[in-house]
Amino acid sequence: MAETQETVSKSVQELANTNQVPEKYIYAQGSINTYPLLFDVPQVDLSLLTSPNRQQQLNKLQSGLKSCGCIQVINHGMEDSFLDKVREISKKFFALPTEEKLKYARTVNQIEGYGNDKVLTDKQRLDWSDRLCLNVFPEDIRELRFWPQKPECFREVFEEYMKNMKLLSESLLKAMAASLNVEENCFLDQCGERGMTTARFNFYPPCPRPDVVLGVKQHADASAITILLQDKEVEGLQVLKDDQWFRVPVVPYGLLINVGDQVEVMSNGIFKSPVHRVVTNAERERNSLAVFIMPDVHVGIGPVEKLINEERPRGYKDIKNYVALFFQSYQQGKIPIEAAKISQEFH
Ligand SMILES: O=C(O)CCC(=O)C(=O)O
Ligand SMILES: [Fe+2]
Repeated sequence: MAETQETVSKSVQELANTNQVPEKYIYAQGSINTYPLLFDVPQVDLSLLTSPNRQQQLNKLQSGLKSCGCIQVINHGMEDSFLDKVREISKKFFALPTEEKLKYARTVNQIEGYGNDKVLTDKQRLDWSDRLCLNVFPEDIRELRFWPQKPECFREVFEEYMKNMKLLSESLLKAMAASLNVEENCFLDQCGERGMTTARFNFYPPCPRPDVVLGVKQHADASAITILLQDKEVEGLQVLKDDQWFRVPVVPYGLLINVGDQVEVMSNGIFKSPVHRVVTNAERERNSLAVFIMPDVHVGIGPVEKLINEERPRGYKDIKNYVALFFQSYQQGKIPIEAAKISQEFH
């Protein structure tokens, strides 16, 4: 895909220190509701998936993913102290001097590495966040020059976490299929042997104008699923349901699972990829770590045959390289998933 040449901005963290908000970060005119109602995201206890209570958990998972496209999972097998370590490497990385972080800076027109929004047009509104994006699986795509060497334990802790993410994503994709009574591997197989897993550390410095600036603009994820480790204390994530924004609660040692656009396609629209955004706050910084489970771009995806019937006709095309389609639509200001639908009337 041909890309417009971008310009590189300085870090939002540096901007936050000046207490100024440049025009290009002003998204709205005093209209962002930073504290709407809380959304009661269903909690699924993963340890019960191998117990006689399995069906009850699968039902919860199914209804959560149908109604709002997200669930919180608890008892996922990772210790609380380990998740604290993961949060710690993220905090410590962003707390390093700019000069040190810039050793891992992404290059122009690439996503991987340390940086923030690509600036492609003058009109673009920018997100109030800095990020570190790393490609993790398959292992041979790793670009270790982007993997921080400080804090010292960064790579070790991150690698361990990502191994867990791989296993967790496999069991989640299986549970999602099982909850719909279709062959357990039908989503997992569509991700392919060389499905790609990427991680994005998000850092949101305090922002002097939460009423007009967003941490991340509204979007749906291009992934199959996204596994999000939220900040333990600071809220900020909101989901759109029935045209209304809701706060996503913090579950300190839970993980938020989001349906991405590609599982929406695979499930023939039974599971919904939720539109979400992140708001800022004036007092506290916020950290999160999003892990995107992406199907292999060389393998096509499409709705599972068994989920197509008279009542629910095929709503989506078969697609190869959804991510390319996603960015193309996104840059044209369109809603990417619409490009995957067969008819615009399909819901
Ligand atoms: O920071 C968050 O809670 C969510 C971030 C997000 O939506 C993303 O990275 O895609
Ligand atoms: Fe997202």
